[in-house]
Amino acid sequence: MCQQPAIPLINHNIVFYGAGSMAEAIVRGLIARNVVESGRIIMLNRSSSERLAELRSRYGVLGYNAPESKLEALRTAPVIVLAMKPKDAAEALRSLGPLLSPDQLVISVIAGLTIRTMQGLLGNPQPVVRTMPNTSSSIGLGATGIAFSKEVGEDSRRTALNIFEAIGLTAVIDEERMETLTGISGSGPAYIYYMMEAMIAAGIRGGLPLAQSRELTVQTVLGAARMVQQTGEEPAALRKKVTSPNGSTQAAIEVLERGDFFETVISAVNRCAERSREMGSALEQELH
Ligand SMILES: NC(=O)C1=CN([C@@H]2O[C@H](COP(=O)(O)OP(=O)(O)OC[C@H]3O[C@@H](n4cnc5c(N)ncnc54)[C@H](OP(=O)(O)O)[C@@H]3O)[C@@H](O)[C@H]2O)C=CC1
Ligand SMILES: O=C(O)[C@@H]1CCC=N1
Repeated sequence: MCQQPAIPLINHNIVFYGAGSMAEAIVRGLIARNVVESGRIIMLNRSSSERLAELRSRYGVLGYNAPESKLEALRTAPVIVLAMKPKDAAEALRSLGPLLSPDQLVISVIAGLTIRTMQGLLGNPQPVVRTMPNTSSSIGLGATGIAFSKEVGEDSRRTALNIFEAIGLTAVIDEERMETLTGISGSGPAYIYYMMEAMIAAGIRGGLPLAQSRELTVQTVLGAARMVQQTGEEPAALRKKVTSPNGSTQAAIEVLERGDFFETVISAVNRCAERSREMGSALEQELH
């Protein structure tokens, strides 16, 4: 794993095929860190002109949904990032395949979509990269799992790594581990937000003003993550330091234990991985 090395400037066009939350998070991160000039980023979607106008004005990127401009962008871009929902991916990949030349690199952020299915739907052994980023990429604190197809050459490998290293931590992994990684870091921000929602609500119910409850919760989550990162201590050891024998934290942890908190979180991660596999299987069916 590595975190934010020296930033190389990517000096070729990158097309984002799909212009939703995840595409925006990556683009925002890339632009904020000056990795790519905004004029080299082309965002395509299916139909929403308002969304493209918003992205153009927010980031100075190019955005098209007129069929001819989309085809031209897809035919010529050295790098295409697939960022539509899984349900829209099969149709998009089938029509994309015939447009591509063998040296164009296709990077997917789509949950569940395997390298084999991607290449099958494209109809050729295109160099493809399967990734699983998360939305924290938008502030340079993403965590992205990356797996390469065997057709990806050294330069393309470097290009893909440059993109994701610029917006956070990267982990190159065996493709078989991608679903587990999705359960931890791809979907993980949502679990932490859910915990924060509950903490904020508890503060309000206990009489704290919303703003204070929110601020205290945010600082607590931020501080806890930083403590693990900066001290190098294990979360369990740090938890012990907060938990006085028979004190208030112990009383709280006992309530979490009664709710089977630890195993519930593990079950949630496992179900997320399983759901990713289900979505991948549904896409694989499209090959037949
Ligand atoms: N959100 C997250 O936290 C994460 C998401 N992902 C993955 O990212 C992908 C996108 O998710 P997210 O950004 O949340 O989804 P959104 O719904 O926010 O965005 C989907 C985008 O895809 C576009 N689109 C749909 N069909 C086509 C098509 N045929 N051609 C071109 N564009 C198309 C939509 O355009 P229009 O609006 O015009 O229909 C829209 O811009 C998913 O596959 C998800 O698994 C991965 C990691 C984290
Ligand atoms: O919920 C989803 O399917 C996507 C994948 C990871 C995060 N969001």
